[in-house]
Amino acid sequence: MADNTSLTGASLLVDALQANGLNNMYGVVGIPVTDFARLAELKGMKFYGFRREDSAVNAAAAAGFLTGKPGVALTVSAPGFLNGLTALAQATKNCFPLIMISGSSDRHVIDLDRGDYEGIDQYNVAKPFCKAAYRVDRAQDMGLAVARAVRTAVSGRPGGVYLDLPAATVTDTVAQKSDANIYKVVDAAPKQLPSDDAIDRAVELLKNAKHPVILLGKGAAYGRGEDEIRELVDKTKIPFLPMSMAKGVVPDDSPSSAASARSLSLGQADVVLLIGARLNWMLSNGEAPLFREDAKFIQVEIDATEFDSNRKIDAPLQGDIKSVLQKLVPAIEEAGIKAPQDWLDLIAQDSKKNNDKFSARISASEAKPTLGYYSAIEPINDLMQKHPDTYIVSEGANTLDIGRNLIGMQKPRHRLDTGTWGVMGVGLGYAIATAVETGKPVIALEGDSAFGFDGMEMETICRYHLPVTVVIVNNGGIYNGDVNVVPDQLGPTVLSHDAHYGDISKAFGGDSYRVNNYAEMKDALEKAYKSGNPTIIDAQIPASMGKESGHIGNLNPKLDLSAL
Ligand SMILES: Cc1ncc(Cc2csc(CCOP(=O)(O)OP(=O)(O)O)c2C)c(N)n1
Ligand SMILES: [Mg+2]
Repeated sequence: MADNTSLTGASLLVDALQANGLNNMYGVVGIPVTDFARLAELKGMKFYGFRREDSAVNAAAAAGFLTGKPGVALTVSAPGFLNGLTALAQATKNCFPLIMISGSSDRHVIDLDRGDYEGIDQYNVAKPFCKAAYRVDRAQDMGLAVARAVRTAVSGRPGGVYLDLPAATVTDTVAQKSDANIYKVVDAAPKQLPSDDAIDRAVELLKNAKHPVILLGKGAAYGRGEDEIRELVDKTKIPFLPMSMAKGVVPDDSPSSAASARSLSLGQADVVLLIGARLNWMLSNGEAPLFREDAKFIQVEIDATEFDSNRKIDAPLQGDIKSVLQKLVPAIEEAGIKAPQDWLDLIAQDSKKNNDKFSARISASEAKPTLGYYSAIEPINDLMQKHPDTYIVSEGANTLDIGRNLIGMQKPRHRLDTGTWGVMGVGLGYAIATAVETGKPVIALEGDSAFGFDGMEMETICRYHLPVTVVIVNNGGIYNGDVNVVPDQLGPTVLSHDAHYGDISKAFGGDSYRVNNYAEMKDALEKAYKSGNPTIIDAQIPASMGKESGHIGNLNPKLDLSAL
């Protein structure tokens, strides 16, 4: 490399990323970042080129969730930056750490609105949608810029950071490398421990609880609290419920799981221990009838402003999950706290009733000559029990909801899905990063509409020959494929039902299967898993299957269209 290149902003940016242990970059190149990406590869980084920026930034977000280090994404300016912005906002909402770097225009061109090629004020546009935005205008500031981006992304409540990289900075130089002051951030995410009083307050509440329950959020998975949480559950037998991306923090087949008795366990709980879970829309904002009006809440949360966001928190425990639990669990054990047996019996009874109903639904679906949601997805559950180190990514509505309940997870951070906002189009980007970061097989369980949001990334999966099996449950529509209100129009939710999505995989050298019943689905999944090849499995189900908005239809504003 020419000596002066090593003194450019571009080269110093790569040095600073590598100094902080960041070696993978997910992006879409073009003016003004193409040579920057080439330089990154020449200096030993791995660059993964995508077909669209939101998928690349989603991939970086997934990398952040899985590794605990910020994922790194790269986009071009203006339209590329804006395409990535949704994923940057989604990562911030999910509390996944990532750094999105976008090429941009020089300030003097933007500030005089002189009309640049792809020119917008990205630095200011990004601010409302991420944890912080920084702009680096001088090569000499590169060490500081990356240090701030790394620390901001992972400290406190993790999130997305935007790093604005003007074209001029890419080629700006320093006299010597030391001028850029490149260093590895010291203790980027410092431990935060709760006070002894806070611990005592929580223990006191649990001591007197008749119906305690533990609610695990994706923060418990990200915070790597599984050892402490498993010990807490094993020692106290307090029933737990995982939110979807917390599945596997404690194995779903644990006898203390109350997931099958969700309404009863939450609706009758008198003390709720929230670990890395926010009382937002996914938990009815903490309100009745999901929870008792008189329930008491203990909340383990790193961001103190989250407490009382929706209802009074009686015992706030501020700190990082692991540090809080390393103080809380021994104190609970010392107090000899155990869940009352009558409460456990009540939950076990309700779980058995619901599990029997669920099993009957699965068996009935498997026995049918055609495929349904249950018979299409149950083979994935079977495979997961045999190979628990496989990763699951999922999106859709009914496909997502049924899959969440049907697929048992044994390990933490092995399931990624649409997250807090329920965003479609995350699946393939998440699957790519999961395969890259872990080297393990990934099953992406997709609704047919969801797949359409980022289906072109199948080319990316094939190009890097990743062990990703995409199962598309095709009911020919958003939620279903046969509802339309005007006879001579297709209807807003209808998509192609007789579709051969598998041909998209074949187009790029991947494998494909089209299955119409349980046996064919089982067989295709086994073959795809064993092959390690990029694969699409088209799982055809009737267009009539699927409820509007899956399990969250209650959020739809209802109009009376019958009179029209
Ligand atoms: C970026 C974005 N745009 C639209 C939507 C709204 C939506 C929620 S779920 C969904 C797809 C449901 O159909 P699918 O076929 O995937 O699954 P199934 O129920 O089994 O038929 C859409 C379009 C969201 N959440 N995000
Ligand atoms: Mg569908």
